[in-house]
Amino acid sequence: MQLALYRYSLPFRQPLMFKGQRLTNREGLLVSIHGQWGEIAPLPGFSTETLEEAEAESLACLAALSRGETVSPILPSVQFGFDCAQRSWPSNLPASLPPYPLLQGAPAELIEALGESDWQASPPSRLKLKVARYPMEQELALIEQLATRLPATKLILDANGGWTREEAQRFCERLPLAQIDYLEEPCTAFADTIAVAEATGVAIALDETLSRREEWHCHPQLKALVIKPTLIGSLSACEALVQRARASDLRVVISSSFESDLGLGLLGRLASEWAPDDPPGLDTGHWLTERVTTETGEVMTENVHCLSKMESSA
Ligand SMILES: O=C(O)CCC(=O)c1ccccc1C(=O)O
Ligand SMILES: [Mg+2]
Repeated sequence: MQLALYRYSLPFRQPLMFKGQRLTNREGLLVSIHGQWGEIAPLPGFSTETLEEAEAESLACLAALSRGETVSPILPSVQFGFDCAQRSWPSNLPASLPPYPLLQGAPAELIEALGESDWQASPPSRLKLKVARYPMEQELALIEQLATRLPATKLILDANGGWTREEAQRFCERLPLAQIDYLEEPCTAFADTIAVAEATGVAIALDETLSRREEWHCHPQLKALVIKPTLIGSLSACEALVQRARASDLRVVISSSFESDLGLGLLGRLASEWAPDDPPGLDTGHWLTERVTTETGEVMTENVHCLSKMESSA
């Protein structure tokens, strides 16, 4: 039985900013355990561990597996990778719903791109837009354009905790609320996010609050949990969130952290299992210009760098 760890580096179509860090390439690890794969790709700015730390823990876990031991990694990205590579996946999963499109970039450029897109002919049911990045007037103008040109599309907004309570309130007071599906993480503190919801009527979703494992409670305006398995870690912790969402009548949106095509495939399968009725937040693959798998899902080992390969006694 074979155990292996690979490293990849895939160029972004254009450099992307992650919490003030500019990245030109997405770097991560692929783990193979007896022919089944997992991906370990901490995201700078969002993960608390570095790729080097994840690599060291992954190598130690593989060595333990080769001695026939069971492993329980600590780092979230490593937990996700090892859990995927050791999971008994359901065999008859339906295909996941297509992800909703993700818009990222300067408002003026996005307004221009909107004119050239074929969205008016076939509008998506949902569309996500990053906010709290450019001047508020510009972002509100873009939202106004999207809302009038795509009246049948619900907008998902994501502020990544970028506003104070007052800023978020000023922004939300001017939103076309009937067309806003929900706003992810307006403020860093959960109490501020709830206060903004109550003051303005906006529906909200939690994302970083969940991966930081902060306390939260249900509220009539809390509508969805955005679950990023690479950041949350173990699949059982993700499943616990899915259960809590179901018990509280919250939607579940499985979301990526800019994983490779292999990781996005795994996340798509989890989405079809855990959130069969909600389009996932997995529209990040088009930012990468290269792949690690073929169209049929085989890993192209020539596109990745082998760090370790071992036989297991078990
Ligand atoms: O959730 C999605 O639709 C796509 C993924 C996404 O937006 C994202 C990707 C990497 C880091 C943070 C985020 C985010 O939701 O803020
Ligand atoms: Mg988010």
